[in-house]
Amino acid sequence: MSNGLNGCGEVVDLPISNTHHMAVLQAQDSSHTISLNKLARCGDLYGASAPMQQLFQMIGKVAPTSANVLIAGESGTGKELVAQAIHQLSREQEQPFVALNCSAVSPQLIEAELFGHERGSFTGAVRMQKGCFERADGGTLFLDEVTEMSLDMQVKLLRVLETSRFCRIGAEEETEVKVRVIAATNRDPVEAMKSGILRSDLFYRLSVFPLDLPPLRERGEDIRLLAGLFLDQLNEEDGRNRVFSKASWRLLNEYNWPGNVRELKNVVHRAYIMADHELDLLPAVNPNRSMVSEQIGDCVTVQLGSKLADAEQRLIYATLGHCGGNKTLTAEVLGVSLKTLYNRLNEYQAKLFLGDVIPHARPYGTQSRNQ
Ligand SMILES: Nc1ncnc2c1ncn2[C@@H]1O[C@H](COP(=O)(O)OP(=O)(O)OP(=O)(O)O)[C@@H](O)[C@H]1O
Repeated sequence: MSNGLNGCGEVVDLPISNTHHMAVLQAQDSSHTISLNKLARCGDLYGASAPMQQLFQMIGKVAPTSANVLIAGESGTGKELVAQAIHQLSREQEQPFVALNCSAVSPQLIEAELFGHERGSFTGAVRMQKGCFERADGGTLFLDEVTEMSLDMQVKLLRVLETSRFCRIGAEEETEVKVRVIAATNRDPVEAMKSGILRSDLFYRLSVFPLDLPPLRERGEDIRLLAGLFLDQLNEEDGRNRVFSKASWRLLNEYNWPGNVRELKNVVHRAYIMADHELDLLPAVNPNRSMVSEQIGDCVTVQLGSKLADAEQRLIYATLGHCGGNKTLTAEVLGVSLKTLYNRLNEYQAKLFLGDVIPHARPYGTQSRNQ
């Protein structure tokens, strides 16, 4: 599957001892032995499942071109890693890779972030500042959450994509750059376009080469392989030999992973910190079980004494699972806007990073996933 460009999609040696890794995986459950020989790598992305192999091939094809790429996928599925892999495999790999999360910058500041400003162009502009386009000149600009940009800014972005020229705020002369733009969104881009959040001209300009990242729950054996990989990386750092408990091994494939690979990585890390030898993932997924209700069939019951925010999070995760991960449908069922749903999911992920309590959710209720 090599494409001659550092072999994206090739089966590679992990940055860990394979023998050690196999030992860890085999120790879990002899009926669930996974051969790491199947694990492929593309940049810093790992995967063995069919959709990931396909994705690696697509990355290998588009990387050496100058095409703009639009990456769509749920939060935590690895969109930034895909953008980095494309850059690393491009002819411009020695040039800068600059990333900007468009939802993290206020609408007032995003223009200055993108295009820079001249000295004295607004209060506080004490010196000239280059923007992301200039800093990425010759290389790649990764625009994460591009659909969160205002429609006015989308017009300005489109113009740069078409002319390669822009004006720093307060400048009289235009600046010319050669930048490849890779954009990403947590939303379904076609839905975003239909609902007027994403301008159609920008959509068509960006999606010369669209890439869809599958949610982790649709990647079958990748869940255990990635969990094993993350555990091995932690063991390697500490010189330890911790393993998953049998219940954890099962949970890996039963849980729905709404926060995708990011959540898996955090959960393994959290369980690793708590473990003496065997990792117990259940409390790591659900660190405060006493505050958490049971989910039975299609019902979510909430224990009296729960915080309203915890109950809301639980209902959102359960509905998301019930809707098969379809966020538009989930928002409809819950009677909230898609934006509100995304805001909540982003908040939960931020909490996850800060180590806050995550109410246990098995969004698929009684459904369990088979490999
Ligand atoms: N296939 C993979 N192999 C190894 N690590 C992965 C993989 N996919 C994601 N990760 C890890 O998961 C975390 C989230 O990845 P990343 O930031 O690329 O996701 P994202 O889709 O851009 O998220 P967001 O939409 O929230 O910005 C990172 O720590 C990344 O290293």
